[in-house]
Amino acid sequence: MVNQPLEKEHVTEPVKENVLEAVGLRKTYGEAVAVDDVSFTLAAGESLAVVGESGSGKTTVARMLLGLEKPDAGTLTVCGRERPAARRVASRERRRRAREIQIVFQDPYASLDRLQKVGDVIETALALHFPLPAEERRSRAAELLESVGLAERHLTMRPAQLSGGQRQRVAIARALAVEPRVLVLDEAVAALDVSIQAQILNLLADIREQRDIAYVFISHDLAVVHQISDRALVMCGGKVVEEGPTDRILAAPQEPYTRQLRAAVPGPGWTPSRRPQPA
Ligand SMILES: Nc1ncnc2c1ncn2[C@@H]1O[C@H](COP(=O)(O)OP(=O)(O)OP(=O)(O)O)[C@@H](O)[C@H]1O
Repeated sequence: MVNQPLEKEHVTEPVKENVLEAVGLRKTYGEAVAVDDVSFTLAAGESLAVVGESGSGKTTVARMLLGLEKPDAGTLTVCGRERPAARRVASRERRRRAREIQIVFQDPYASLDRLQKVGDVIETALALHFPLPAEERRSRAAELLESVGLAERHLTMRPAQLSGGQRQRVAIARALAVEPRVLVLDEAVAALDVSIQAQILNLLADIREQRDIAYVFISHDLAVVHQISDRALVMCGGKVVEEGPTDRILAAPQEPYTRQLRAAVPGPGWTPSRRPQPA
């Protein structure tokens, strides 16, 4: 029997698997409900924004994704495996989880060891996860720095010798060293000047084009979110109040709270413009 070639119109895009599935996440601190019944999925290579004002629960969601907080209720499935809510996790399992999700914080100065040279920051991350000969590890560190727009000469510098934008590039390189499927960016450009913000957002878009990596991009700023995400969740008081394509949320916000956030975006005459995103 001769195999018939598939007709072109029958060829469909492969469905990307979900790298994150959160169902009914809840976190309380005493009487205060920080996160209430939050559910979402993130497909491989997708960029999802979590947007809301200060105190809306965004960071608590991030901390639960990273396993830094234990949800009071709900389930979290990462790369197809449900994360048990156990408090104590063996170091081997912690390393495996770290290769699934990494985070970049708002303030790289706080998250980088001030005494450690940039090259050692990256090499330490590599050494923890990959058994490489020292020479290969050094050249991998140099390649990673190059991939975030830094040069070999930065390898021997310490965080204090770098600008805020350069430090954030180091934090991104350290996260990428582990080759995670998901990168959580928690207000990762909020502390930077607008022009540096744009550079880092472009860098993040380039990285997503080049690697099979998905983003959870947490921000209070809808204008920033629009440049980096395909889809957005809007959080208020720990709950998701609106969800949809970022373009739609900006052009036609449905909820009064989202309209209020939208009103803070530059205007009048401001029109959304963005780099094309990878499919
Ligand atoms: N460790 C904690 N102990 C007590 N309350 C907390 C704790 N962490 C967060 N909260 C409370 O939970 C709510 C959500 O906080 P969360 O930090 O997640 O919000 P956010 O949207 O990330 O805000 P921000 O951008 O200011 O961090 C807030 O009311 C906060 O005060």
